[in-house]
Amino acid sequence: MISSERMAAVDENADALGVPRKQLMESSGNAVARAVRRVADPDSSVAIVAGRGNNGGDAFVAARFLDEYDPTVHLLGRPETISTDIARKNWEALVAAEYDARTVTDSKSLELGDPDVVVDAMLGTGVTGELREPEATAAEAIDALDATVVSVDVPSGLDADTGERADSAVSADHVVTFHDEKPGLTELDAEVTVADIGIPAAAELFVGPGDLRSVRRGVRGGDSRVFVIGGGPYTGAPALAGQAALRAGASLSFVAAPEKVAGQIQGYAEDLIVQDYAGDHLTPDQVDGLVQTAHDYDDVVVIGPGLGDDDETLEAARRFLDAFEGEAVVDADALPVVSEVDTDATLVCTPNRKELAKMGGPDVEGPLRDARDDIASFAADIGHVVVAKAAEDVVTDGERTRIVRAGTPAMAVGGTGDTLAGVIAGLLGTQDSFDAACAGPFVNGLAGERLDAERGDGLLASDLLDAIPRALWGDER
Ligand SMILES: NC(=O)C1=CN([C@@H]2O[C@H](COP(=O)(O)OP(=O)(O)OC[C@H]3O[C@@H](n4cnc5c(N)ncnc54)[C@H](O)[C@@H]3O)[C@@H](O)[C@H]2O)[C@@H](O)CC1
Ligand SMILES: [K+]
Repeated sequence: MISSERMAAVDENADALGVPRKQLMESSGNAVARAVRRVADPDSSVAIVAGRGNNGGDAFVAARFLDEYDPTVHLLGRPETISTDIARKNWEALVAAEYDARTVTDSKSLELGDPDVVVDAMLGTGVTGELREPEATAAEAIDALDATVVSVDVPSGLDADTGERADSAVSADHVVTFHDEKPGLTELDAEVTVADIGIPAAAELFVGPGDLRSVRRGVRGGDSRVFVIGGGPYTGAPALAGQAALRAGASLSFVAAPEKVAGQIQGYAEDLIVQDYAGDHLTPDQVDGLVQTAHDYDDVVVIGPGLGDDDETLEAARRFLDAFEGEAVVDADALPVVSEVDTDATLVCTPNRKELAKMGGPDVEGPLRDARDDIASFAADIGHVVVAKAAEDVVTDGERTRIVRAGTPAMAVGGTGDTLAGVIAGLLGTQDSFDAACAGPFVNGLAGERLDAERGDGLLASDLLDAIPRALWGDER
């Protein structure tokens, strides 16, 4: 089962892997033609009713695979208004190759005749709301025919995600949908075929540019605060995490740190709001206040960077996670306490190989991806998202597992894990935790790749900060 949002992401990932949309459209059209051939006798007449989006584009392709039926193609609207280049090119090919391709500019001029089979390719996943003209009248005309209706992807006017029908939605006999089942088709009274259109499995397994689509939308419309609980024996780590969160979209970034080092952390970055507490390391007596602050402001917490592993600090981390009910990224020394607590919080844990074993997860020697099933079982056991970090990262919530291939060997320097924790936290405020956990290492890794390409070796984690926005937004901004 796949949502239209995820489908669009996978489509973009496929393109990045070298399988462009136009190729997928060719496969889709071919699959539609096969479905038509299954229901049409050799002497049947076939009419194709196409809209101006890619749903129509699929049907233009189908026409070329249905030569034996001499199909009639009705485009609803003027060719100039076809909304994508690939659909338009496929329309132009029909015209140049002298198919019976007609344009319908006025709903009254639609003359379907008396076909045996109608291909409904007016609207697919791009539909919004009630059908407008000429689609509404065309849908009625299709329903009035005594023909077998084959719908492309979804019956026009049906919401692929919810199954909600527009008033004049087409009633299909057969639906050829692509790549995977759609939630909106499950209750439909029609025969549904899922066609494999050649999207590589890697487009789903590997996090790619498509995964950033919805993430960007969330960041653009969102507003979030990140609260880093870190520092003590180390000071750079919380500063990096806090700044990375800002670069990834957080509006405010707070760092709670022992007073002994708070000034030093502030000294690294004027953009952070540093709040100090007594002492030189985190102790259990600070926990109530920290939980209270995080809850009061609905903060996304990062706990771990630079905290050290003093017994008191680990006890404090344990108590914090016991009491905290929001969203948190858990990193570094705080990781081993996760499996010891029964928390109501939503956690994204970011262990490297060693930390993964130390927190009770699998002790992996080879590539993490080969152990992804074990890592997934561990995530399911603890009930949290795990981002296991190595040359290739494994991200899993126990049910879904993805691999992140972004990054460069130059990122094997101290601090890149702290920026990662910050990026995930920056995204968590506006995203589902699994989506943030997938996008975080991809963005952090792309930032490293960009710098690597620009300047070669000698990368520092602090250099990544500047490259994070470019990695997140690509050429969009
Ligand atoms: N990965 C994918 O997402 C794939 C998509 N494919 C095809 O692409 C389709 C989606 O294409 P598009 O995003 O271009 O969208 P559609 O082709 O579904 O429709 C978009 C067009 O419909 C118009 N429209 C929207 N709501 C309307 C309404 N209520 N009344 C009248 N017109 C309306 C829009 O202005 C736009 O021009 C899928 O359904 C499928 O057929 C396939 O080629 C395979 C891969
Ligand atoms: K359709």
